[in-house]
Amino acid sequence: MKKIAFTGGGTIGHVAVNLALIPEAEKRNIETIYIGSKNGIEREMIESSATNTQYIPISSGKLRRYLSFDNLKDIFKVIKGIFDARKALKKEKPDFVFSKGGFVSVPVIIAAKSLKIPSIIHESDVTPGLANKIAMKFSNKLYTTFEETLKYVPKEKSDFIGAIIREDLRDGSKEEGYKLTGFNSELPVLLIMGGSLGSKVINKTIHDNLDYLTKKYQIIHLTGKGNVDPNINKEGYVQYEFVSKELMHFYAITDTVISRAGANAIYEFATLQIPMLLIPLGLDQSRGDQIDNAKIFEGKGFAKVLQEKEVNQSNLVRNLDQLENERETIIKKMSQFKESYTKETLFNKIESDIK
Ligand SMILES: CC(=O)N[C@H]1[C@@H](OP(=O)(O)OP(=O)(O)OC[C@H]2O[C@@H](n3ccc(=O)[nH]c3=O)[C@H](O)[C@@H]2O)O[C@H](CO)[C@@H](O)[C@@H]1O
Repeated sequence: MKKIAFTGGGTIGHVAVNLALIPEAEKRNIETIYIGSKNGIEREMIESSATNTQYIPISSGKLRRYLSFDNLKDIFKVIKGIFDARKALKKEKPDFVFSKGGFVSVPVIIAAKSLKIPSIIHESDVTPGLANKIAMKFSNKLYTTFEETLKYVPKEKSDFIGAIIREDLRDGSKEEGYKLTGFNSELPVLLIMGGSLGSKVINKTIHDNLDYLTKKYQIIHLTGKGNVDPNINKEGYVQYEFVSKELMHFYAITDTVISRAGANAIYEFATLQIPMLLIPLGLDQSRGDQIDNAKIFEGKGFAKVLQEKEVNQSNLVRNLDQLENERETIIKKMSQFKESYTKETLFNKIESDIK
C-alpha cells in the first residue's frame, strides 16, 4: 500500500477519525492526501495538523431529504464535486479511499467507484447518516463504531471495528491540567462539552445553575465558538470556546463530564473512564443519531441520559448525584470495555480488505 485518499468533513466528528489514522499511515511510509470541501472545518483541521497530508479542495453541496430550490443548486455542486474528485483521484492514483462520511464524501466515493478505486466508509454513529447511506451503495466496505449498527447496513460488506480514538488524548498530565485551569485536587472537576460546535442548551443550563454547581465542582466549560460569556467571572469556573492540545490535560483532571452524545466524544470518555451525563441533540435539530448513541451508552451502564426537554435543575442535580453514587460501578464497567482494534491491527485489516 503506497497512498490513501482520506475524505470526510462538515463537523469535527467527521474528521477526528481520519486525523487519528493519518499519523499511523505516515509511520508506515504510506503517502496520504485529503479530499475535502473548500471551506469546511476539515480544511482548517488538516492544514493546521502536524501531518504531511496534501489537502485537495472540491466543490461540495448539502444533501437534503426534501426538494427545494437550494437542494437543486446543491445537486449541481455535488455533480461538480464528482468531476473534481475524479480529476484528483486520476492524478493521485491512491490505492483506496477512506471516508469518514459527511456530505463532501459522497462525490469522492462515487468518483472512486467510477475509476475502480476501492473505498472503505467509516460510520461512527449507531444509525448511518444520509451521506453514508448513499455512499455505501458505491463503496466496497463499511466499518462501524457500534456493533448495533450492523442491523442497519448491508451485512455482507460491513464489519464492526469499534471506536478509533485520537492517541494523544491518553497522554494528558494532571499537573498540566491544574496549571492550565488554576484548579486543585480539593473539589472534583466537571467538564462541560457541547460537541465540537458547542451547545446553547447545555451552556444555558450550566450558566443558570452555576452557583449551585461551583459549590460542588470546579468547572471547565467548553462553550463552542462565540459562546464564551465574558460577564461570568467566578472562582472555580473557567470557559473556553474550543481547545485542542489542552484537551488531553483537561481529561486527565476530569471526574465527571456533561456532554452532547457525539460518537467520538462519548467513546473518548469511555476509554478514559470518565462517568458521563449525556444530553443528546434532539430530533428538532438532527435525525436523532445522538439519542441512539446515548441510549446505547446508558444500556452499557456508562452514562446517565437527560433529553433536552427534561433538563432542569432538579434533574441535573439528581443525575449528577447518581453518577457520584455509582462512580465505582460505572468505572468498573468502563474498564471492561475493550477496543476491538488498535491502529496497528486496523491497518492490517484494511490491507486485507482492499485486496
Ligand atoms: C451537530 C452534529 O452534526 N453532531 C454530530 C457530529 O458531532 P461532533 O462534531 O460534535 O463530534 P463528536 O462529538 O463525535 O466529536 C467531537 C470531537 O471534538 C473534540 N473537541 C471538542 C471540544 C473541544 O473544545 N475540543 C475538541 O477537540 C472532542 O474531543 C471530540 O473528538 O459528529 C458525530 C460523529 O459522527 C455525531 O455523533 C454527531 O451527532
